[in-house]
Amino acid sequence: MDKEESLRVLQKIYEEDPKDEETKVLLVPYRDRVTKVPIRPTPQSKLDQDKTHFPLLPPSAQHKPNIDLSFLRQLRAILLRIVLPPGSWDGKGASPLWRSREVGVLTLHSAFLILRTVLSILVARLDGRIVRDLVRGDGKGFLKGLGLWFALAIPSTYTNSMIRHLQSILSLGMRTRLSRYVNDLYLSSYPNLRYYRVSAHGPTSTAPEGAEGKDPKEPPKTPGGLDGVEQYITADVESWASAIAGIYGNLLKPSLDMLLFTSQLSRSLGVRGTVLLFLNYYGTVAILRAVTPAFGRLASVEAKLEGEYRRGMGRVGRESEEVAFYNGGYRERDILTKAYLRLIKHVNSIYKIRIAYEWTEDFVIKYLWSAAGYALIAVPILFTRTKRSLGLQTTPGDEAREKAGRDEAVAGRTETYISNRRLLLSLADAGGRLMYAYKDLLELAGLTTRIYTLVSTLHQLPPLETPVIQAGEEIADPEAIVLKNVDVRVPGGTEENGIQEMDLVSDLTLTIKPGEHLMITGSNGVGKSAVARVLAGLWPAFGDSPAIHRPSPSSSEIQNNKFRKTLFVVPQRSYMVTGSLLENIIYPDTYNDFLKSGRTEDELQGILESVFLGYLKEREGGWATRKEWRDVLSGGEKQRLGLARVFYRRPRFAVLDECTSAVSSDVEGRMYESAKALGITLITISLRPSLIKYHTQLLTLVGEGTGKWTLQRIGTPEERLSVGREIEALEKKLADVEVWEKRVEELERMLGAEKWDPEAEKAEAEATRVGRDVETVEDVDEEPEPINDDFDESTSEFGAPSVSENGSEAVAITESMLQE
Ligand SMILES: Nc1ncnc2c1ncn2[C@@H]1O[C@H](COP(=O)(O)OP(=O)(O)OP(=O)(O)O)[C@@H](O)[C@H]1O
Repeated sequence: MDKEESLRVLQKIYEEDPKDEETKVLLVPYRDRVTKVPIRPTPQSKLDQDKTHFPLLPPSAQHKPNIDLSFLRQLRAILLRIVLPPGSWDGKGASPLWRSREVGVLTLHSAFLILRTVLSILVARLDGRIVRDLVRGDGKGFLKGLGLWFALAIPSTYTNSMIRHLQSILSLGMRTRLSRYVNDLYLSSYPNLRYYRVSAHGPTSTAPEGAEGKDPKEPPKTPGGLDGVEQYITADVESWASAIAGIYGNLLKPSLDMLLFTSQLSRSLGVRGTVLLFLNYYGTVAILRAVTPAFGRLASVEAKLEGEYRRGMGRVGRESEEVAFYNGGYRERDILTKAYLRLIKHVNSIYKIRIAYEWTEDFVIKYLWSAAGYALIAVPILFTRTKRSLGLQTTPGDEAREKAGRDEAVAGRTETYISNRRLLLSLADAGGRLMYAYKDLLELAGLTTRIYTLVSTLHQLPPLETPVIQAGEEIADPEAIVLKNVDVRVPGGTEENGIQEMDLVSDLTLTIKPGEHLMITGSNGVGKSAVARVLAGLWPAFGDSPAIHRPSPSSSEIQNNKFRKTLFVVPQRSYMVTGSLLENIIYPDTYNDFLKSGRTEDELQGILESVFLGYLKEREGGWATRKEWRDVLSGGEKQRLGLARVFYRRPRFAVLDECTSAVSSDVEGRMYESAKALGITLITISLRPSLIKYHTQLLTLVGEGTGKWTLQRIGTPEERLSVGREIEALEKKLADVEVWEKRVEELERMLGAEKWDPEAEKAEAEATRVGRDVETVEDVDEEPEPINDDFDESTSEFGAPSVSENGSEAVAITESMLQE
């Protein structure tokens, strides 16, 4: 694949699937070719069905994950609703589990695990047989045993590597399934916008349904409340997937081993031995349970601290330039060191807690079990020997037979001993693994709680609903944006979280008709952007009976797929997307949308020119150039690109939230005119009075905790028209000045005279006189005569001014010059 092809693929990202319009085929450049990965987003119907399976956990369960019923419920919900069901969800109901790829891998994995246990038993038996043949001096049998040994080695080693491979495949598959599901849920569009509302410190909106103490009548008070969502979605999902894939093998294999080895052993151990064996198991479990710390909670705290540290590092990377301007490296290092030390302290404490646990575990599994093993093996051997020594009395003639019989008995006992010992060692190993699995299971409980908390919080965030103007209520102009009795307030404000609960704007009622451009002004922090958030539906509208109306596209517009988005907001902070220059202009559309819309690159160039960025394509090396645009473009360029998006989309209404603050006034003005010419009604948030002239309404927010506002009309259309005419006439006259100046130059050249400038001559004469006068003033300044000295107390009057008449005149002239 050449460079151009690779750029094209990167630009295109995906193809439509002709068989299924929901499915997108992702194009992933891999080595020299493009791999196609079909992606079908989780259907809304499935997400709706799943919501009931993920109720929120009570806070106590979030903080104390343990192996209990709640853990099993959480695990079941994640496994059966997300990770295991077949990928091709048709939305009608649950497809049979056996159709799932993950279930297939799991079955194969289980088959290999069983095979390995069976092979282990065979190896143990063979081991005993080989040693028996050796003791017996049976060379033929020994060689046969050796041949069988190698024959068993091949499937045994293959089985081991397959188990490891299938475990990795299973882990990766589960991670992919879970990640896709969580991404579909998290990166949801309006009215969910979960990525915007779920975080604890971000712009919060509403409490998840079912949150404790929530009264359905009350406006929601507490935020979504998840801190460090990125840690949950990236690291925790990965850790959970490998933990669950590992735990399956770690639990199934030793359990199977224990079961099969115990049944094998009990054959030679007899009832007494088997009872002793079980007593041994019971004692071990009791001891280890007593010394096992709360690994689940420890794992969950570790994941949280890890997330905090990572987030801090990410922040410095993202905002490196700002930090560099402040030379804030040392400060950031302190902050990050603190986060790191918290993490390390926690990890260290886990290690310390583990010492006691692992010491006990080692002692119990390795030594206690081995000792018990010797004792158990001794039972049949010693028992058989005693019986023999007591009961078998032979005659001297049978001596040879007796010796042969004794040898046979020794060989038999050796075989039993070797087989049993191997089985017991395997049993001890299985026991050890099971104990480790118990610890892993506790850690899995911690991770499961985190994943469950993520999924349930995302599911239970209620969608943002805009209170619409009821049918039957009068809307003068359905094409207008109407706000009625809307209180604007930071959502989720409570006394505990310190977010103010009072209204930023109270009882806001206004109508923005098409063509009636609105400017919103008011001092900093008064709530101007907050109004935009309510208009765009990011924040809910509060109040007794608030209502918002936004025009919707007509059915014919929808049919022709030619409708214009109602409202497009250009935010205060410019956002640059990872991708090509072209993708940055058409954001949030994709390249495929662009191709489908039939719009052209020439059109895009025109748009760039109208925001005075015509040079950008050339400078950056074409439309497909991919760069870190956030760093490459200047502040003003980023703002202009934000406006280019408005020109590309041509919405009916555009909210421009101080998005031209870094653009020069003349350029700003021309961009405003272009936007208006495209039929876009502007809602500008700004503190620049120079922008007022482009608007017809002015909304001023008073602030100071009053929630008051005023709405004024900016001149009548007639007034604006007459002012417009005057401006036009003056501009014409100004244009003539250039022609006159040229004419004067021509005349001077014709006369061949030195340039005579009457104004300059006059100014020169004046300056000579003033120079003299200023000197006089300076003299006066050098020896000032205090005015108070002239105060005659007897007459209570000021005496004659000590400055000469000339001097006072000079002061006046100097002042007027300064003013000039
Ligand atoms: N997510 C949030 N959490 C808590 N408070 C918030 C949040 N978002 C905004 N606020 C508060 O709401 C108030 C209004 O904010 P807003 O962004 O609307 O101000 P603004 O009028 O646009 O100010 P500026 O002119 O500085 O942009 C501010 O006091 C701000 O601190």
